[in-house]
Amino acid sequence: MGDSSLFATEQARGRAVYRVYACTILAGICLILYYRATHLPATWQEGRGAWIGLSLAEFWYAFYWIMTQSACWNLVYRRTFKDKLSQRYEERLPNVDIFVCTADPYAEPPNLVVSTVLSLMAYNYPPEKLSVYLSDDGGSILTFYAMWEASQFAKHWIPFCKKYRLEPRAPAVYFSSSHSSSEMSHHEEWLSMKILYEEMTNRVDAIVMSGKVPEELKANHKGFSQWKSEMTSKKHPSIVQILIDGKDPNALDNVGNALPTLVYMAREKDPEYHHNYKAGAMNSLLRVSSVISNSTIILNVDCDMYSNNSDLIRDALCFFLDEEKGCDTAFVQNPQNYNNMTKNDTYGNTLSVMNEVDLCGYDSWGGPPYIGTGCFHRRESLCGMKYTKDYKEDWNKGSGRNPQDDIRKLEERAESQATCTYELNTLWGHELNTLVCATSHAVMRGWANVLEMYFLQILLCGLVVAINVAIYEGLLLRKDKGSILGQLQ
Ligand SMILES: O=c1ccn([C@@H]2O[C@H](COP(=O)(O)OP(=O)(O)O[C@H]3O[C@H](CO)[C@@H](O)[C@H](O)[C@H]3O)[C@@H](O)[C@H]2O)c(=O)[nH]1
Ligand SMILES: [Mn+2]
Repeated sequence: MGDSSLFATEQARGRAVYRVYACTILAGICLILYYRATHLPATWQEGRGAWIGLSLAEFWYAFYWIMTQSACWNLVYRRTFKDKLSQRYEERLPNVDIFVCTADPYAEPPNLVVSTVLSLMAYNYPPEKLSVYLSDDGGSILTFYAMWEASQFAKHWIPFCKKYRLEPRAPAVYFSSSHSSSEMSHHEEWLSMKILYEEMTNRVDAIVMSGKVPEELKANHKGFSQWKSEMTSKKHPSIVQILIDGKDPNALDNVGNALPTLVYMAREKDPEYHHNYKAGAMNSLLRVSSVISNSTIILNVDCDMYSNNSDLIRDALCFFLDEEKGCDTAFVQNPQNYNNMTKNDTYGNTLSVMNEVDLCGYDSWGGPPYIGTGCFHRRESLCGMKYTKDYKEDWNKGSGRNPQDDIRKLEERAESQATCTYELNTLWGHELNTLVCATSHAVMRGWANVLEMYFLQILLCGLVVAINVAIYEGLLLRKDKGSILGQLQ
């Protein structure tokens, strides 16, 4: 990689040691399979079925093991050069849209969503180039209220984060892990920020508990009037509300800096039309954002994930904007980490193998798989654009809208993109944004759907049982009580 590159690829150390180790396992597997093949009991001998069963199981393991070696053979790590990015592109950094999805104000409490959204709004990135969209599949006025609170608190939180270079910038996580002492230079400021944050979360919690936004609060934003009494989470029209318009010269934080755009969206729901879970929400977000900001880069974050690195966008841009390799990059996937795990992680829930081995291993074969949350995409790659070697992205493309445009008209135009019939008889979900097929996800699904979604798993489980029948026979129907090998020989 030449000096001009915005990122470097480094191969993991200790590869030779791993390969020697893998070869010893391969030799072991070959010997076992050889032994199985050459010692097969004759047709009249007892235990032939069990022998074949065990051989099949071992063969299956060997196949699985060999396939998984592709992920371990050559791990690569990527290092980005953000200083070079700044030197070359600081003045013409591309616009970035961030999509956050939430589905249910009780399963995913609005305060959690607020903290996630604030961690994204506080990215170390020019605010006028950043737009955060929240998709609320619950269509809940409680979540909208929480977003309105977030838009107010952001005016204090963002400058505070930037001034003291806080990490992480999700207030819930920051305040639960950071403790101030009176020796701290900004102790007073820290304390008043904490109080401001706690007051907000208490208000949000109280209103979520009561299930109703008081009338006097509704006067704070025109958006509250969108909710009518007959609306439910499963049946309501589309709602798009721009809570902060980054193009508005008066949308400033409390030290006078611009704020990122913040948009609330609840796509139309009707039980007659399938909503396709998160994938459906992402498709609507793609269209709604194209009317409002139309940024070239899109980051998707689930509402229960916060960002722990305020430079993340710059890291991702080092891949997209790289002069030599940038045009080959359609998406940049970040790993996911989890809090609150059990001490010994008995069930492997931290996904450390996936994060530390698999993703880096697949990367050496041309790129990691798309795993959902924490992924940056080029908008073009989701909109059906076909890859060509000499494609040049227009990084400064935007929605082309005017700051003077009537906001309500703009919102209405965006709402028309989020109807539940929009995708019928179109290429959405096929040529456009194949996410619909790939990541349909379930939160509130009926039993019929469960069967439909798990059909493949059920089929595979059935096959595994069928393959293992010989083993069960060997184990359960043996006439003696000795060890299985003793009997077979
Ligand atoms: O009808 C729905 C259902 C879900 N969601 C949202 O989709 C996201 C993911 O749903 P969740 O149930 O939290 O999925 P997880 O199993 O926690 O996450 C896995 O599945 C996600 C969806 O494929 C990926 O983004 C993640 O990376 C992966 O860890 C959440 O933000 C939900 O709010 C919607 O917006 N609408
Ligand atoms: Mn989740």
